[in-house]
Amino acid sequence: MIRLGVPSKGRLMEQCFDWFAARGVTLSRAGSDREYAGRVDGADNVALVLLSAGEIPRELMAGRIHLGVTGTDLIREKLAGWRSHVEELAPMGFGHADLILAVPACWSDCETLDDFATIARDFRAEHGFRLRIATKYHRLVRAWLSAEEVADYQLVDSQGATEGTVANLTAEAIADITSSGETLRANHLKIIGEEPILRSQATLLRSRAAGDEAEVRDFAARLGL
Ligand SMILES: Nc1ncnc2c1ncn2[C@@H]1O[C@H](COP(=O)(O)OP(=O)(O)OP(=O)(O)O)[C@@H](O)[C@H]1O
Ligand SMILES: O=P(O)(O)OC[C@H]1O[C@H](OP(=O)(O)OP(=O)(O)O)[C@H](O)[C@@H]1O
Repeated sequence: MIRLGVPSKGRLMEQCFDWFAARGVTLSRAGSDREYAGRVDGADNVALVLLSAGEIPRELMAGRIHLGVTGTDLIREKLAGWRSHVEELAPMGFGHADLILAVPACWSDCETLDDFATIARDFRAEHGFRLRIATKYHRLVRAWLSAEEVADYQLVDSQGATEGTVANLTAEAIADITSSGETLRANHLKIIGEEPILRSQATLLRSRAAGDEAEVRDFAARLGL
């Protein structure tokens, strides 16, 4: 049996169900909206596992699911050396979001990453501690800032409502996902730099640890991949 893990709620779940339906496989919840059991119609050898989007990378890595749908941001953040654990079978065309670095909109001398590096250096000299960036994307933000040679900062963990940390005085900057930009605007923040840290979208992934590769590839072929 192929175990297929998909997000258990919200926009990602609904768009994921639509994506499979368009390819002849109907996914649904087995019972009520609150029950996390799933049904698959149109493929006899596939079992549906409803999971938190954030847990799907770990389940793929452990081989407890053969296939999984989650954002590329979560795969790259949660799995060190992600390519050795999973294979990207298809970008799915929804769940688009950019991981970005943002600072208070009123920082008029901060538009580029070079500006940010200068401000971070001055901040440390002036305050005696490093400028704080609130994020849940520790691995991706560290790697990006290190490649850009920005060193005078510290990461502050924030697992939600990250854009609020600046007003709450627990951080000077944030790194988080944005799509419409409304949350940033509402919290008086602006994006630094031309390019995001990462462009993410929902992706169908194959676990390298789960085995049954021929069976999984047959199913992928039936989906037109
Ligand atoms: N505003 C958004 N627009 C589009 N995609 C988004 C948006 N916010 C988050 N996402 C994407 O949705 C996926 C799941 O996000 P998140 O980690 O916030 O999970 P969640 O919905 O809080 O669920 P859970 O807490 O169960 O893991 C991520 O890949 C993320 O990139
Ligand atoms: O650019 P926008 O369209 O405004 O979307 C961005 C927001 O969406 C996500 O939050 P979510 O609603 O998943 O809640 P969270 O705070 O738990 O991450 C993300 O963390 C941003 O806060």
